[in-house]
Amino acid sequence: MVEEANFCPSKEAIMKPILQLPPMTCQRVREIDRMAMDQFQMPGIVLMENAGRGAAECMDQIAPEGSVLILCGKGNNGGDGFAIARHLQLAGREVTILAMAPTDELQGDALIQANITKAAGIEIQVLGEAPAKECLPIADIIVDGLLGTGAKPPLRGRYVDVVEAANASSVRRIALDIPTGMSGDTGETGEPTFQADHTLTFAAPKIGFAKRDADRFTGEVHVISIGAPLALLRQFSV
Ligand SMILES: NC(=O)C1=CN([C@@H]2O[C@H](COP(=O)(O)OP(=O)(O)OC[C@H]3O[C@@H](n4cnc5c(N)ncnc54)[C@H](O)[C@@H]3O)[C@@H](O)[C@H]2O)[C@@H](O)CC1
Ligand SMILES: [K+]
Repeated sequence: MVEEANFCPSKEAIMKPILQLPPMTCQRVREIDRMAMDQFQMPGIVLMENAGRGAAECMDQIAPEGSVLILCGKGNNGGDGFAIARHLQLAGREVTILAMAPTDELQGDALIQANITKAAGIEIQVLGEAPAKECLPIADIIVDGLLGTGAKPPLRGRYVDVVEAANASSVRRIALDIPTGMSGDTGETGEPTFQADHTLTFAAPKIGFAKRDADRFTGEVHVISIGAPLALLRQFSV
């Protein structure tokens, strides 16, 4: 439940903002991103890099062992996934990426992150025609970087297939920002919804996480800073 959402518990390394934001709608969190870019001159790629690095550091605490499969959607939630892959590789983890779309179909910050990831020598496998349950790479941990605040459940297209395959696998599951298939605003879950053991949510908890039974899909919620300046956080803290 959202009352239990906390900044990722850390050994000493992770710096945490002194101000913790209250639960918010997806639109309000997107306003934080927008204001950081427009009023504080922070390029979106900087916010995404902060999100990705913070999430990788949190993963290093909550799931320190084992190989990691990162599922990356077409939008910026997938961009976070690419960034995390690179930081986990730096930390010596075995990482595999399965993307919903080829890199030339990506845009903006997600495209930049995909290109950096490739240049870093991490292969980006792309989902083919075969059913996902037949071709999901094997790993100890599956990370859901499929869809975040830009998505409107219920899921369409191959996202259904991939989430079903991920849920069928008996490994640890970690969602980025929002478990794919859940509405961050209402906590409602479509069929299927990614069933996470942990959700690493960016900037602030989403209000839907407090709704009845949402925690069956979010698991434990950890808030990850995107590095928005304190002056900006203060504007959103009431
Ligand atoms: N600078 C930023 O904007 C930041 C964004 N961040 C990440 O970006 C996410 C939001 O990214 P986007 O706005 O690109 O959106 P998403 O990545 O959540 O989703 C966009 C994609 O979802 C598809 N889609 C929407 N509803 C769908 C459905 N029901 N079934 C299947 N596909 C569907 C759209 O066609 C589009 O391709 C956040 O949740 C967060 O993870 C973070 O990196 C922090 C910084
Ligand atoms: K997600």
